[in-house]
Amino acid sequence: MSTKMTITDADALAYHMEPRPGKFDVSPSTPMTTQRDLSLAYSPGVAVPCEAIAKNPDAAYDYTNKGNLVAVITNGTAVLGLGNLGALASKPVMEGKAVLFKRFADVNSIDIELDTEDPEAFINAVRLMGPSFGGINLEDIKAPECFIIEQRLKEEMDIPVFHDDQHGTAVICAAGLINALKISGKKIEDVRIVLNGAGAAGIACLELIKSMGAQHNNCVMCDTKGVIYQGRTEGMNQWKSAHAAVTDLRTLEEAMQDADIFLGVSAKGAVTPEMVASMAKDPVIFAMANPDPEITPEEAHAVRPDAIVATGRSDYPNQVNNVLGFPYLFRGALDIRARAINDEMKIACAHALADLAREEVPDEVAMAYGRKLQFGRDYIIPTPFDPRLIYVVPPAVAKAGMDTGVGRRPIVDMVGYEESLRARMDPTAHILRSINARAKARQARMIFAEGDDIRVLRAAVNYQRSGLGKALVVGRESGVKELLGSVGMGDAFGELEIVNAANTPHLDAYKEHLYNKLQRSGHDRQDVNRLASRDRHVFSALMLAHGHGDGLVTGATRKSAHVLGLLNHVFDARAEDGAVGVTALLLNGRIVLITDTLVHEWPDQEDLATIAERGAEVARTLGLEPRVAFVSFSTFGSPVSERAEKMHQAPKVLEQRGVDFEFEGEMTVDVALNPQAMSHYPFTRLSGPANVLVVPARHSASISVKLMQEMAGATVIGPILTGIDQSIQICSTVSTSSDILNMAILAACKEKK
Ligand SMILES: NC(=O)C1=CN([C@@H]2O[C@H](COP(=O)(O)OP(=O)(O)OC[C@H]3O[C@@H](n4cnc5c(N)ncnc54)[C@H](OP(=O)(O)O)[C@@H]3O)[C@@H](O)[C@H]2O)C=CC1
Ligand SMILES: CC(=O)C(=O)O
Ligand SMILES: [Mg+2]
Repeated sequence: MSTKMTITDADALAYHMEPRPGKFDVSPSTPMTTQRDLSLAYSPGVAVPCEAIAKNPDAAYDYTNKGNLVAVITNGTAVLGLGNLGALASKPVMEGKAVLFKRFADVNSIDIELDTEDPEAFINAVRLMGPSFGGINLEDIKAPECFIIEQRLKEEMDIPVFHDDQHGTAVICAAGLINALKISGKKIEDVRIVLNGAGAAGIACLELIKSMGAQHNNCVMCDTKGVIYQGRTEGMNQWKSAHAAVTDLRTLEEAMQDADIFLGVSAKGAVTPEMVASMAKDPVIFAMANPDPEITPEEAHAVRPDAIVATGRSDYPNQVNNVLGFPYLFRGALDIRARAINDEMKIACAHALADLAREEVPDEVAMAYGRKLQFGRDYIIPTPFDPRLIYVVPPAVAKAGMDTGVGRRPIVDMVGYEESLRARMDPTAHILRSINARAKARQARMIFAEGDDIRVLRAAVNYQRSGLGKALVVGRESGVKELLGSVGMGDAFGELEIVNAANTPHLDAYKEHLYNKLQRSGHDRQDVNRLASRDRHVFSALMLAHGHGDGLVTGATRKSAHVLGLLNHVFDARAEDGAVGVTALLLNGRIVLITDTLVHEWPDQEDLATIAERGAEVARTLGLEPRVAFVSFSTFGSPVSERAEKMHQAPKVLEQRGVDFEFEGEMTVDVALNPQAMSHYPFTRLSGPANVLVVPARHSASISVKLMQEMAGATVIGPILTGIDQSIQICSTVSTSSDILNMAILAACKEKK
């Protein structure tokens, strides 16, 4: 069972402030380095596509980013369930939606906050910016203005205009409802539905559900004034009137009696346990208000264990949230260059989501959520991180769009389209998630050796708050408290377990252990006592050796070679013990491992073969099928060089060992990584670009990694210490707190022998 994730206000603010304020950057997709690039991208070259588009507007989809660019536009009048916060204060939500577009469906997106509550001014602004975008996602605009705005923009624009809070929410709610009804064994035509919140989301949800078969006479809609009944005059508008019920019911409380379904798109706490208690058997409760639901699942289940409960939040089962819809609806719509997102596309999306939830869930997804995901009361809708969404939902949307004639460019090869969607998403994100999932499943007690460093403390706090396991911080209580307090994280102090020589009951055992290990290598009792009680690396290693933690992370404050030397007082993690360092470089959706980055200074050919084996193991741990290249400055013996000889010989050693992965060498890095360069050597045994590079020495490893990090901005994970039994990871002195957290996650992933 996983630990529930916690986030504090300080966590949320820090997330939005670091590494740079906000949540995304804009980066170019073409080279802009030479005079020629400048001439092509800008004057004079840019004139050519301009004229082409002037002649044929559809050419904008070929020569500009229009076809994959969606604007998230708001005026901030209904920001989540927080109310009218205004344009500026809504920006974090809109930036967030833009990031979700990119992360989940590779749709480029930009947020636009318009400072007006006048629908005409809003419509005009959006209409005028139409040429820039392939689609418009309207967000968090309050009802009833949102209905007028969307309707007019749909009429006046030739690209999809989609109010996410209306239709995104309705689609996901419908998908969840299809499955909830299957579980409760009820039919949509028969059920009594109460919907609370007669705004953007509420009106759209009820319309879609009625179009799916719900009976008008079985549906009661409520707002802040209670039931919307025929003849009511207060707080009404034409959209509410369309759903006014012929009924004597006047309050939500009355309406909830014997209702089968409650749909909440209103506000925090709008529903009481008593209301839930009065519902029919197997009630369905979708409390979708954000960030806080109408009633929490705990409260609902306390009075009705038979309830099927969903919320809009990611920290409870059954997240009915439009994040499952808008990325994929737009992906499908953009891919057929749609003029609109119509009802058929929305319904296709709802069915694709509902169907997916009834399929078997891949282990990696279940692991990421730390619980069994199997169609049932606690799993009626796919989870947002389900990697199948990207290739299941957009094809369904695109097909419905093509069938109804809204696409400018139909997809001819649907199988090829699905394959392109599978390949489209950044595999590195997937890899990071799966490591995370494995770590979460282990719930390892992680020893953070350097409690006097704020990066380490942040990583330790995040480790614990992310539900990965327990963080054990080695340090002085007063120092840790002061450091956390100095960065506004004082509340985290009580959450961490601080361990040191003064408060452990095991110090004597640690000293004895160390004395036995070191007595024949020039250390007397006094040396040993000092090392055990004063050196935090040694102390932490002793904790690990005694099973007082499951993994150890250190190295953020001292050079890794020095730290490794200290750890070797307790463990045997030297080159001759088989230890190897492997560093993962992540860049532009690609992952390449470089090794040995930590232990062997000048490996010989036998060592290199061992290093390759360790590199291949790490690749498999990360979910990659290893393709190992021994890299040098020569390729297959040319130019002949004494220095490259060991790289030439190492593959032969590996061949004799009979390993079960692809390897080749020696070769230059371009031949290893670039299929075109590799094609000049058709005899190569690599079936594709290498993903593990074995380098000749530690200096070349260090240079390669740091060059990639500094020049290209690659994400670096490692060096991952492997080849030893213990779960130890050594960070670097320039590690950020998220690097340290990644190392802790890697340490946590290691299986216990
Ligand atoms: N899970 C999800 O994916 C989504 C959830 N939502 C959530 O739905 C809620 C509404 O959003 P949206 O439709 O965009 O906002 P709107 O401002 O358009 O509509 C809000 C509606 O809720 C009603 N309302 C507010 N408070 C209460 C209450 N205590 N009891 C009864 N009715 C109430 C308002 O009543 P009145 O008309 O009388 O003012 C209004 O009809 C928000 O909490 C939002 O976070 C929205 C979109 C997606
Ligand atoms: C999820 C969403 O769009 C909302 O709560 O407004
Ligand atoms: Mg919204």
